[in-house]
Amino acid sequence: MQISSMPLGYNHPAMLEALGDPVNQKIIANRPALGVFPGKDWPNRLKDVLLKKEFAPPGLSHITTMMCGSCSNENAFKNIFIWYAEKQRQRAPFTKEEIESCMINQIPGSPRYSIMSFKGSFHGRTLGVLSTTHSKYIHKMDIPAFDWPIASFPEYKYPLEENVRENKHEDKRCLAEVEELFEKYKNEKKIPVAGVIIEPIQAEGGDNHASPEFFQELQRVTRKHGAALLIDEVQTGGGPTGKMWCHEHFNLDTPPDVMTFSKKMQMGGYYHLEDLKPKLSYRVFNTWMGDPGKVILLEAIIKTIKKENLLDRVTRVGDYVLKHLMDMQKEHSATISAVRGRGTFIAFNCASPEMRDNIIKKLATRGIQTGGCGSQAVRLRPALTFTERHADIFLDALRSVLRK
Ligand SMILES: Cc1ncc(COP(=O)(O)O)c(CNc2csc(C(=O)O)c2)c1O
Repeated sequence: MQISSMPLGYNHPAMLEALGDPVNQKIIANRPALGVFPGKDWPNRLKDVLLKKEFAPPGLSHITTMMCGSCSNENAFKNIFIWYAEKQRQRAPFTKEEIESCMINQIPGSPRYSIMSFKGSFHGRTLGVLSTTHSKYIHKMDIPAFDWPIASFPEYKYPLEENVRENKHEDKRCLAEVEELFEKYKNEKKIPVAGVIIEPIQAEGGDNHASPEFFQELQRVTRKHGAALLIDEVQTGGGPTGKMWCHEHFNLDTPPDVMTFSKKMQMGGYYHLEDLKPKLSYRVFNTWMGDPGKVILLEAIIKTIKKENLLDRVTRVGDYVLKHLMDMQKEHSATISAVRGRGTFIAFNCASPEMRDNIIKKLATRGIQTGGCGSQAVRLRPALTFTERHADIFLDALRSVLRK
């Protein structure tokens, strides 16, 4: 639903009621330049809504608000580069050479640092993050890119329970590649890796999952090499996997250094450790730096998630859909395979890209909106309010399409 950005469906009463409040109307009508004129209430709004303990990603107590997913990742990269440079500088002041060289995009002021990403990832289409996006060539063609390291994301065999050994081996293969790239970019290429960006489930790239163990070990390797771990929850965040944040399923040793969000949150931004906050102001800045009007909508969303127990519903309805899709997979094994998902963040593969496109088209003629991702996956991105009744409508339509 709207590329996974509609948490409560259309015209939810809680959202419309919030917009009807005259106090909120004035907030929406008078959008501030938050970086310089935040208004006295803004810190409390952040504390009461975005940093609320039961909602914020565990262990991340700082936040920088933005506008969309791309600009959140772009600016999170800047936090990471500034953090990394400050570590090298060991609190020394900027040198004259750094100041003069950065003005003409040269080292040492413009350092040759890099961000490691993964094949199949999607982190946005703006210039910096586009060097960490690797899902479709058409996103990248004709645009200059940084020579930054790109590791393999695990490619699992399904069903998972019948391929435990192979998939564990795949985790190890990919983690070994990450280690090699850290060394190569530091010692050979002289473009040290300052950060690693990864989606908890690669969405645009094909709903590619990796094990909690993979993410736990990735965090250890990243820390060992003195880099920051950025988990991109733009598409997985806000509840569709049954937890507010997908990485909560991974029981990481410690919180990620940075976690970006957007879509269902109605605004962009990133939570981060205090260490990742630049020491000087104005280093990560733009006119708006977020939008108090969107926090009004988000507040209504959070209240509704709590009041209607929507995370439990997502888990319950997601399990219901997965069970029925697994049954369908047995009956139509020549057509669909690799049924997978967390909560209602669900996907399955089709035998070919053409078949996938055909199934999406036929579902659409039955009033069912699904999406394609990767080369031959169909993905579901329903609102958090999705119930078994809605699921039955989808499942009946898919059964009739598969029987044709
Ligand atoms: C994991 C992840 N990270 C960052 C982004 C970029 O967010 P926006 O800039 O589009 O708000 C996205 C955006 N998702 C997206 C779906 S279709 C699409 C496109 O540009 O075609 C973009 C994302 O899924």
